[in-house]
Amino acid sequence: MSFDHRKYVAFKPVAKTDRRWPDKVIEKAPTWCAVDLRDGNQALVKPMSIAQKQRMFDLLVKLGFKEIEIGFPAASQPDFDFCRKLIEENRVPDDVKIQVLTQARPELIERTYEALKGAKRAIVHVYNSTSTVQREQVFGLDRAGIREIAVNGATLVRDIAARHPETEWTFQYSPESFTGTELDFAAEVIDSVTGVWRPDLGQPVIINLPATVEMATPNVFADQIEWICDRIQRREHLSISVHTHNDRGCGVAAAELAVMAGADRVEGTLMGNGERTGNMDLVTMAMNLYSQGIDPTLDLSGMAEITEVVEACTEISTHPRHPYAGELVFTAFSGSHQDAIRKCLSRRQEGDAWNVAYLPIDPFDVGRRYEEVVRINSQSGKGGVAYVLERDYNISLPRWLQIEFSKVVQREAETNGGEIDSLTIHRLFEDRYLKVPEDWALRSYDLHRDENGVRAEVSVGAVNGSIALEGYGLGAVEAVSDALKHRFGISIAVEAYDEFALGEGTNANALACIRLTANGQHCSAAALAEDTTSATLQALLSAVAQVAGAELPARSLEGQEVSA
Ligand SMILES: CC(=O)SCCNC(=O)CCNC(=O)[C@H](O)C(C)(C)COP(=O)(O)OP(=O)(O)OC[C@H]1O[C@@H](n2cnc3c(N)ncnc32)[C@H](O)[C@@H]1OP(=O)(O)O
Ligand SMILES: CC(C)C(=O)C(=O)O
Repeated sequence: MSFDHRKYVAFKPVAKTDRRWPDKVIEKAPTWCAVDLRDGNQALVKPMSIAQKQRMFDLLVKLGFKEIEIGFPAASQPDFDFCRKLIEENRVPDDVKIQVLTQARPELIERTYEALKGAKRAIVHVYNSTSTVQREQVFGLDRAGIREIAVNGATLVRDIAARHPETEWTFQYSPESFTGTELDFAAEVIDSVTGVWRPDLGQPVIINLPATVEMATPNVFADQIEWICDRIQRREHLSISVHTHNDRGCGVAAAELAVMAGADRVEGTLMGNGERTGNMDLVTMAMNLYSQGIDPTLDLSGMAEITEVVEACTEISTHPRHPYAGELVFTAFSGSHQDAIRKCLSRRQEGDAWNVAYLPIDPFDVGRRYEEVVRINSQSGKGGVAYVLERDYNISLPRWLQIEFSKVVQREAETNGGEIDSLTIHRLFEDRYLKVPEDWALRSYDLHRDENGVRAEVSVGAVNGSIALEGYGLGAVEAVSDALKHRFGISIAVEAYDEFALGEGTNANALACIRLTANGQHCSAAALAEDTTSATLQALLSAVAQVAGAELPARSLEGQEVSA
């Protein structure tokens, strides 16, 4: 059997009884370091060209990153050249530190410093793997041998830096594959490295703890971070960084819990590009903070530009459901979600704290339009359809008509099988409710009110062939219904009618919607007109036309007054 879980051994949790991190709350953004140009780049089918790297670097600077890992200059000529270009062309802003990675091997460290010559400030990031599997199977070394690689690397990093005091140096060490390393050994190596670098004497030092491979649930990673923070020497003099990967789909969660457990700094990439399933996604983590009212210290308001640049540089498209950035993440198709969104948005007042069901943040903040929030397909309901008509056409429907019209839209969606756009919804509404057969067009009306009610005189029909009708009732609708009964023998019972004044943006000032039975048959219609009475009377006539036919009935010819 090939699909056999017994092949795998469960990760042993950290034996810890003094766990404090679960009660912590993140209250400020960590220091961010973007590693798109190194870890992201080393995972691409086609590594970035210099032009793509420059574009990505410029974006990262624009977003507000102050620490940017720009490559592995000792590994490849393009990485070396890009580092030189940034320095020689003075393209690194004064408040930004470039970071470069190197293995703890003398020739690579030397080449790394060559690449950094003349930099105003830089982070030299040196790593070696400390995990049991790599010790035993890759390096064939015991703990002491692995510690020696780290100490020798750290010593060379320190010594070469001392020869270039014109640069402001920060040293960073990663016990690579930290998650697969025994904690006591990780602490021992870290202490040996900081013993060389002496952050307690003023040297800026970052200790980066990578989940090179995500091996357990995020709480286990948090335990590992808290354990290390509690045990290592010189903790208060150095910055603890984490660098999580997403093998189990929890890269962001692990980094968040790690910050709760004491990490000061987080490395990741925009949209989470990186080895295997990717690096920790900086956009998601920063936006998670933002959604909790915490300043992420990055400006992610131009999400469209971010996705465009990331896609152009990585040649990887953004998943439409990618948190905060995907094309569909602020869109609801399903009816009950649309209904709730519509109600919350309509109740929302300027200055209110964001509290909208189904929308964790205001899409507007990341450059998205409310137009995208509600889109209609066969899963949608009356609320969504009503929202589209209100939003795009200023048409508010009464509840009974929302229910009725949503069935019209649903039928169309089921027939066409996909999304129904706003124009189509409007066309369906026009076709179904607003159509006025020429014979039933209201040309004019006159209402005379006295103590008994209203006498209505209306002129109906084609411009050069209209007829005059007259009727009596308690109100205008009843009076015109009476006229239609009198002239055409149509008995009308109005079940519901609503009229609305329309806002700006339309030619009409009023919308009226009516549902009635004419000669026992149900019908409904709506009308737009300059005033509410015209709209109501036209809606009545249009509804009756649905039962009586587009032409005026034959009895109209009796005693007809024809206007020329
Ligand atoms: C988890 C991470 O993302 S770490 C970063 C990984 N990124 C990359 O590797 C991308 C860039 N790397 C490269 O282009 C190449 O690996 C180079 C140029 C750096 C080195 O190339 P090479 O020396 O030809 O080959 P390679 O990487 O296979 O070298 C492995 C050797 O270095 C040793 N080694 C690997 N990592 C380290 C390290 N961090 N410190 C010291 N030695 C190391 C290995 O034990 C092995 O030794 P061996 O030759 O005695 O068997
Ligand atoms: C070099 C280290 C930080 C790394 O990329 C990893 O372990 O994933």
